[in-house]
Amino acid sequence: MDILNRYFPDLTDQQQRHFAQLDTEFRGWNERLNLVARTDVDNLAERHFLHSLGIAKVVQFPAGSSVLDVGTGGGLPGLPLAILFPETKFHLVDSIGKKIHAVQEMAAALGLHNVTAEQIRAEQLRTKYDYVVSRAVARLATFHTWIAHRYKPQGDATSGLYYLKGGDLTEEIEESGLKARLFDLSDFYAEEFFETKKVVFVPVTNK
Ligand SMILES: C[S@@+](CC[C@H](N)C(=O)[O-])C[C@H]1O[C@@H](n2cnc3c(N)ncnc32)[C@H](O)[C@@H]1O
Repeated sequence: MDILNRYFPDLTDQQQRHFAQLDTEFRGWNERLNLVARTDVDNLAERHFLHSLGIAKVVQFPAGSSVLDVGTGGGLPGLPLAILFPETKFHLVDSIGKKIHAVQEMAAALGLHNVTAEQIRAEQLRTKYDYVVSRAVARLATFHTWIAHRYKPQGDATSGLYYLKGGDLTEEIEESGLKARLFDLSDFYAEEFFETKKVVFVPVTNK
């Protein structure tokens, strides 16, 4: 967990406890469900928790705001972000029920009162949110059609989609026709893993 403290030095005792608990819980569920590649589990804090928190290097979710995590799988990036922003409401969705069950159990074990998790396809959601986050779900063009109408009308300049992606995204962004801003995680994190990793920000107002 040292790596989390290094990049997020202001974590409270409770947040540090939550990350340690999440580490234990996640490993347990991963044995059963393969939530992330087995080979990655040794680097859970770096490749999954710190990666998820990359979004917090580019946006601060205000208290009382609401965030949708689409295709959350085993709760990434939603659970680490919910620990970091305890005053923000997170709704984590995935089409696969057993993953959502694991997320519900993990959130309950940690006592995260700002997390709800639901088995539902993104296309079927009707609620509105201030922000959408995601990692590794679908190409931007497809993904954006699922969530384009999921935003509350009163958003500000920071409202929109924060999508964790890797590699060369030029073609993918061009294909989507969206105005996107890219943030390099290597500007924040020194580890080699983050060399090609980015946060793609697509603002709500995208005309
Ligand atoms: C590669 S996994 C990524 C999981 C997690 N975000 C992570 O980074 O570890 C993609 C997830 O997206 C979910 N998914 C794909 N299409 C979806 C849709 N239309 N609605 C909801 N979930 C979807 C899948 O069930 C799967 O759990």
